[in-house]
Amino acid sequence: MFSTTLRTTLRDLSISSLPRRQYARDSCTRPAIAFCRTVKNTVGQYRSLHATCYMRFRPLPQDARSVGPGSKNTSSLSGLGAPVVEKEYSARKFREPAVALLRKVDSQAKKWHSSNAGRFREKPVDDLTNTKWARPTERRANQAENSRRGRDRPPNDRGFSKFQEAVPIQAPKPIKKPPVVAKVQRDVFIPEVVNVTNLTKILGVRLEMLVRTMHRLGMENATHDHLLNSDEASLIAMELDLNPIVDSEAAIDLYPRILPADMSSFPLRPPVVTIMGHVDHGKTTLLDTLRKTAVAAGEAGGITQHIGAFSVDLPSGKRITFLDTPGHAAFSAMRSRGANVTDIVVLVVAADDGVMPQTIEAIKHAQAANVPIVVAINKCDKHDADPRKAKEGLLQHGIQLEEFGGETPAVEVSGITGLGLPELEETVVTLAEVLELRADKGGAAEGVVIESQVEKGRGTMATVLVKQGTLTVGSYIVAGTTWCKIRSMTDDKGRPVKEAGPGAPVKVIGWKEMPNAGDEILQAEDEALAKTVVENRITKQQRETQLRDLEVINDKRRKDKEAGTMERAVEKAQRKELWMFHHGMIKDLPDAANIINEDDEGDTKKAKVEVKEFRAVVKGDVSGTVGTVVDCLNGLCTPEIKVKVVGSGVGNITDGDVQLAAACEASIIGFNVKTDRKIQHDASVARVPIKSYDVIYKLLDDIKLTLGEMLPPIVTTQVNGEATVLQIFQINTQGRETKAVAGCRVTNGSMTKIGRVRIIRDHKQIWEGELETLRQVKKDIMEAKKGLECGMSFNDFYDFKEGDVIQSVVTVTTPRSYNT
Ligand SMILES: Nc1nc2c(ncn2[C@@H]2O[C@H](COP(=O)(O)OP(=O)(O)OP(=O)(O)O)[C@@H](O)[C@H]2O)c(=O)[nH]1
Repeated sequence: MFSTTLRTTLRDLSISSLPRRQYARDSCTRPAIAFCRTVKNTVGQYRSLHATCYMRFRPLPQDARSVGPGSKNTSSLSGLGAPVVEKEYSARKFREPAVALLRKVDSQAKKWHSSNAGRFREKPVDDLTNTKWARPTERRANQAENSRRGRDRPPNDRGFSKFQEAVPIQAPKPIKKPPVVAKVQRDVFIPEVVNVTNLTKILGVRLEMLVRTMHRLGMENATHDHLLNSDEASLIAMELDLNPIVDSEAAIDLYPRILPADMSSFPLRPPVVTIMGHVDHGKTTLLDTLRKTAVAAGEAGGITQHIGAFSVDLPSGKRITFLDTPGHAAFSAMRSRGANVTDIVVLVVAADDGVMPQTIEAIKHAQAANVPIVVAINKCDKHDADPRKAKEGLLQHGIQLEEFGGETPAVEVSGITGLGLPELEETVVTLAEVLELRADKGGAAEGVVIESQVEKGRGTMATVLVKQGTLTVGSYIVAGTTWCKIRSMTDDKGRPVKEAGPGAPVKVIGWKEMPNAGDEILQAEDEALAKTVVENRITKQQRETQLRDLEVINDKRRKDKEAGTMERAVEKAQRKELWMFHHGMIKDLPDAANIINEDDEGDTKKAKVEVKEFRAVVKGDVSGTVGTVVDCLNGLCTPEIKVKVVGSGVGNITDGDVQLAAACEASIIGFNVKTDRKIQHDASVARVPIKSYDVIYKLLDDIKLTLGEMLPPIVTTQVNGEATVLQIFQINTQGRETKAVAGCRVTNGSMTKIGRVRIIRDHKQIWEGELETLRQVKKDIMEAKKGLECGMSFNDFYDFKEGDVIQSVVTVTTPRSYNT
């Protein structure tokens, strides 16, 4: 099936892993066409690669001879139909893209082979060795013979070989075209010069992928700081199926500096520490006690501000920055936004409680982020404290403590009494020294937004943790899609500061819009640059949103089209059945539903599963918590319930929030925010539930309860009693008519007059309804217990027989609880 040329080419290039097995000729026409198409596409790709390579690599006269006309490579590739230019370039640079291309052919061939192997009859292996490929002369002879017999094939313009034997030609089966879905290619703006790391950000791909692509294109130097010109960057973008647009203006953006591998010449910076652990194990108390030491060490009368991060100065002169957002949600929210700010995790484990589920969760988070852990065995002042048990529990979950020969330090502390806190701080500092956390104090400042909020009278402010460089009042910084000329800065003790170096948390005022927690902060040279960067980012975001919408629209159209085709097929089948019925060809008209095959029925049933939607407007005190609450709510979605956040923001609940929630039939979820009386009144008039929380676990538990209530209850039928019909009696009624009554004995449980009964015959239910009478001898009774003989008659049902089983049933409705 592969042309001899292709086979030769692959052999020349040492690619020998092509599927060698052949298929029976009569069943291979369609797969062969499909495969030819794949090869043709790949050759098309080769052509563009070739053209670009030709432009890119300058012809080298001394190498020209090595890939001259008629050489193995050029003749092989010209066999593929690729235009080989005779004055070629460096053999090495040419050969690598060619090898990569042919590898692609190889892998596609294998893929094609594996997906079709089961569908087509294979020739026995023995036959393969005997299969001969027709030489051109033989092929021409075959064609002549076929044409003489009047079964000539259409001329083969693809240049692929044929089998030696002539075979009867079958009418080609119509090839069903796959639905045409417009492929959306993303535009990317390429600057004149860009380094590898920044190109990953522009193209939105991971570094490994970019490096692989560069190697595939024969670009050997793919180090993170290697500079590429716009041509090279465009070539890479095209290889990644993107649409490169070289536009220096549109490509203007800010990027973090590329740090050298050897940082030893830079000064040490304070470590950034996050406290994690199980609920109630004392994280907040520990942070509060640490913060008090920070205040005590600061100026007299200093007030610790809640700014999301604070520094503790140790007597040794060292400093630690604690992130004041204890908990896994905040940690992973930061990470999911690409801000890996934490250097060390302090894992708090209560000595009286030991390792609990969220302790294990914290361990997993820290390990996933590759952040070292310091264990703080807390509440050691308590009489029932058992630090040893806690440590053994940690060992079971892969935390190798130093005292058991591992590498993780553990300190016994008490958040209440302050016991062991200096040791904990020293341990953190020692670990930081081992980690050699250094930063460059000079150059443009870089950092991350820890949280942001609007403060009355002061406007929008953000807590920023500086990572590199030094932030100064009056400088311009960009975060996400907003910028700021720093009007003023205050440290964690509320003192105004003029500059902040690496590891320092500061509150920055002067933002145009509120930045989001986790946004990267980069300093711009001037206002014009900051504005351009922000404008470019907004345009890029809008374009990406449009593309996403386009994809959704395309997808919907394709699905609608498929659904339309399906409906039309069913209609056609129904019309055909009707016609056959009218012409006496079939006796009964089948049920329309039967025309749909089983698979389709399954789909219909699946589609009928009603998905409920819980909508929410989230308001929080700081952007960090809003982000966390939104992430947590989104994580509650199940196949039956969708949680949709229709709006979110920082600040108290406003009239606008109530209106939005009313319009979307949503609930308002407030976290650490206030709701004034008027808003509460408006919300109750508009029937908008407002739920306020200050603990994330309570919020989640409560929302889970609400979601559980939205689920349809489980309805089950419970059998309370069983009786067997022993004899049928005919009794006279008042109107002198006779009526059949079942004489029964209760064999299980009890039969009640009120409620439903069903009659079972030969293990099948034949009737379900209500009892008309339940009597013992002549007395009406309400209940007949096990062993009792009684007479029963049923509402409008007389077709019972001796031996029938009568069951007394009740329907039990059990409310559902939320379960992921
Ligand atoms: N005896 C004693 N009690 C402590 C200690 N640390 C915390 N507690 C108590 O433990 C309870 C929970 O402490 P928190 O600091 O709120 O615990 P947490 O881990 O922050 O809890 P969440 O914020 O709900 O996750 C409080 O009643 C504290 O007073 C300690 O070292 N010794």
